[in-house]
Amino acid sequence: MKSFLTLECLTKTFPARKKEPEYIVFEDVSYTIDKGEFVCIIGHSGCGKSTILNVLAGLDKPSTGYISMDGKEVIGSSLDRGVVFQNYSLLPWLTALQNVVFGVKARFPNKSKIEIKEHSLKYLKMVGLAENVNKKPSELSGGMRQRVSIARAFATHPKLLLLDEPFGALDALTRGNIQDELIKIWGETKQTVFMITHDVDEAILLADKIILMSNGPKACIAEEVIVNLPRPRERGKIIDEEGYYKIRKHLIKFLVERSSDFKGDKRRKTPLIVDPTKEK
Ligand SMILES: Nc1ncnc2c1ncn2[C@@H]1O[C@H](COP(=O)(O)OP(=O)(O)OP(=O)(O)O)[C@@H](O)[C@H]1O
Repeated sequence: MKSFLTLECLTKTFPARKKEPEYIVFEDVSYTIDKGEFVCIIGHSGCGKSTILNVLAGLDKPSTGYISMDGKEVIGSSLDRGVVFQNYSLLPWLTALQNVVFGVKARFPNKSKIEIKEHSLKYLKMVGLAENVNKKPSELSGGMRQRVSIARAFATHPKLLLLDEPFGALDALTRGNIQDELIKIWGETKQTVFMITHDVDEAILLADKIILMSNGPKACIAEEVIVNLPRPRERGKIIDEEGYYKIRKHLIKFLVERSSDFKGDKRRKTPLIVDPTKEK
């Protein structure tokens, strides 16, 4: 079976500036994602996670290499690929509902006004904002604004959803609640998700696979960690799973001890696939 999303030999180099030499962020990265998979990417600050995500979104171009989605080359941005950034990116003069409607209208130009409104409300309800749909972003809390961004992204049914640390700026309680909502909404829509996070617990809770990026420059995807824990997952219960701690330990050991090991001839062109739950 052909993969849904294919990254083939991707390299990204930022050109030299004044006294600084050119910077090769990542080099010769190949990876594939299947339809409906939830993939998280983890790696140290500056290793190139956002650069990869921007390339997948079509907001930036790879220097060399090729990306295809659903059999077509990814070039430029498209409504097939929805992006949620950490800083919400809502239109401040529109209400929560109007912000979602704006995206839905662009995506489904043939839907009637009423259909667009109902569709948008459905997603705002899913993220627990039924009571706040007529408020503008300035009247919403940070967590609520991020919920609107997530509702808008899911409501437009992109084939691929790209999340760049969407909960990074939120307090732990709000973050936990939105993670629960994200699990619920993803469980219903089964969209393909590629998400950056710094939080190993968040990655284990959400992902089918966690990709571990080595330190830059010339970073690579060193490992693909399979999260072989049953779904549906709940924050309070997942910590009772025996495998949870094996995965957690593996991720932390990678970040603390091994992430800089993949230089020169030790770099990996394709990642090693690891299932820590099977380790003794
Ligand atoms: N436009 C640019 N011009 C030059 N260098 C850049 C540019 N954008 C990013 N970089 C460099 O590329 C590297 C990777 O940046 P990127 O933002 O992708 O890292 P990251 O893994 O997402 O980091 P963080 O976890 O801190 O967000 C960094 O060294 C950064 O300085």
